[in-house]
Amino acid sequence: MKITGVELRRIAMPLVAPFRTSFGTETARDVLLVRVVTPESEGWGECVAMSEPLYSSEYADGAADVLRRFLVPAVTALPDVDAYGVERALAPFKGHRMAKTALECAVLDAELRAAGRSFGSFLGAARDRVPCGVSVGIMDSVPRLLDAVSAYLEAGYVRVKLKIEPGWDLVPVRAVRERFGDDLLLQVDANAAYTLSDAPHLARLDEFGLLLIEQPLGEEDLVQHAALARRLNTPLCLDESILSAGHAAAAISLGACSIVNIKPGRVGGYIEARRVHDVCRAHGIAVWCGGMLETGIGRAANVALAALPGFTLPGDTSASGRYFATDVTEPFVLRDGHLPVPAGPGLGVAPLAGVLREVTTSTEWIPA
Ligand SMILES: CC(=O)N[C@@H](Cc1ccc2ccccc2c1)C(=O)O
Ligand SMILES: [Mg+2]
Repeated sequence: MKITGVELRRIAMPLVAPFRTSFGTETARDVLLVRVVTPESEGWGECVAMSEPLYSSEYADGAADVLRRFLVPAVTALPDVDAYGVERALAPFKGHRMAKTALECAVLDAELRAAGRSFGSFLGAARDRVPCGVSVGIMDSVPRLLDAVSAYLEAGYVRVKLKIEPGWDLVPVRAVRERFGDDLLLQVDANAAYTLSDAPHLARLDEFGLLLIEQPLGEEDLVQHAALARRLNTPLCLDESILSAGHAAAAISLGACSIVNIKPGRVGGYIEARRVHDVCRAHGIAVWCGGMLETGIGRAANVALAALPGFTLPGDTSASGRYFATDVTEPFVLRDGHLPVPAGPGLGVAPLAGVLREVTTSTEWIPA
C-alpha cells in the first residue's frame, strides 16, 4: 500500500465528569488522531498520550512533533507499506510508543479496510463481545464514591476498579466491599503512588478479597514489586512498568506481577500488544485490556484486542458514555455488561463527520 499523505488532527473532548487519579485530575481529553490516506482507503489511529506527561513521558504536543518530523516521513517514504512495515520503519526511533501506536493503527485500519478484513480477525479475536469493567476515580467523599459505583453497577459493569492513593485507600475500598458485598469483582489501581516502605499498609488490602492491586509502586520498580508481591496475598498487576513483550517477560520471571494490564499505546502498537498477550499466555499469566479514556477510535481497536483468548479478566473497555456525552464515532453501548467487537472492515468504526468538525481544534496535512 502506498500512502498519499497523513493528517494529524487534534480534538477536544470534554469528560462527563472529572477523572481523578493519584497523578492528577482530568476534565477533558485533548486527543491527537492520525488519519492515513491511500489510493484505496483511509485509516484512523488514536494517540492516547495525555496533554501533560503525567501518566508517562509522552504528551500530545510531543507526539504530534515526533510524528510530523520523524515517524510520518519514515513511513510515507516507503513505496509499499503494511503495519509490520510500519513497525520496522519506526524501530530506529527510540520511545514515543503512543505516537508510534497511533500511526501503526491508522495504517493497519487502512490496510484492513482495503482487504475487507476486521481488526478482530487480524489480531485473532476469539469472541464477538467482551465483558467490561469500569475505572472509578478518586472522589470527594465516600458517599459520592458509593453513588458512583452504584450507578456503574446499575449500568451493568461486571467489574469495578477503584483509583487509590495514600490517604484514599483502605476506607473507600472497605466501604465499597461492605456496601456491594463479597461477590463484587473489585480491584484497585494506585498509578505508582506508593513505595516499598508502604508494604505493611498495602498488605491491609488483603482483607478485601481484591482481584488485584495495579501498579502500586514506581514504573521502574520491577525488583521492588517482586519484593512487595512476596508480602501480599492479593495478586499484583503491572501497567506503567510494562512497555514491551520483553518487559512482560522480565516482570514475570522476576515475580513482579502475576497479572498484566495491556495498553497498546503504552507498548508501542497493537502488534506488540499481541506479543505481550502471547508471552503472558505462555507463562500462564492473565491479561486484561487497560484504558486511556479513548474515543471510539481507540476503543474499537481495544475491544478487538480484548477479544483475544488470553484476556480472561474484564478490562477498562468501558462504554463511550463512561467518559463522553458524545463520542466522535457511533457510541459503544454496554449490553449485559459487554461491548460488541466491531465486525466491519478495519476498525469497523470511523469518526462521524459532523461530530468530528465540532470537536476539531486543529488539523495538519503531511503529504507523502
Ligand atoms: C481507565 C484508567 O484508569 N486508565 C489509566 C489511568 C488514566 C487515568 C486518566 C487518564 C486521563 C487521560 C488519559 C489517560 C488517562 C489514564 C490506568 O489504568 O492507569
Ligand atoms: Mg493503571
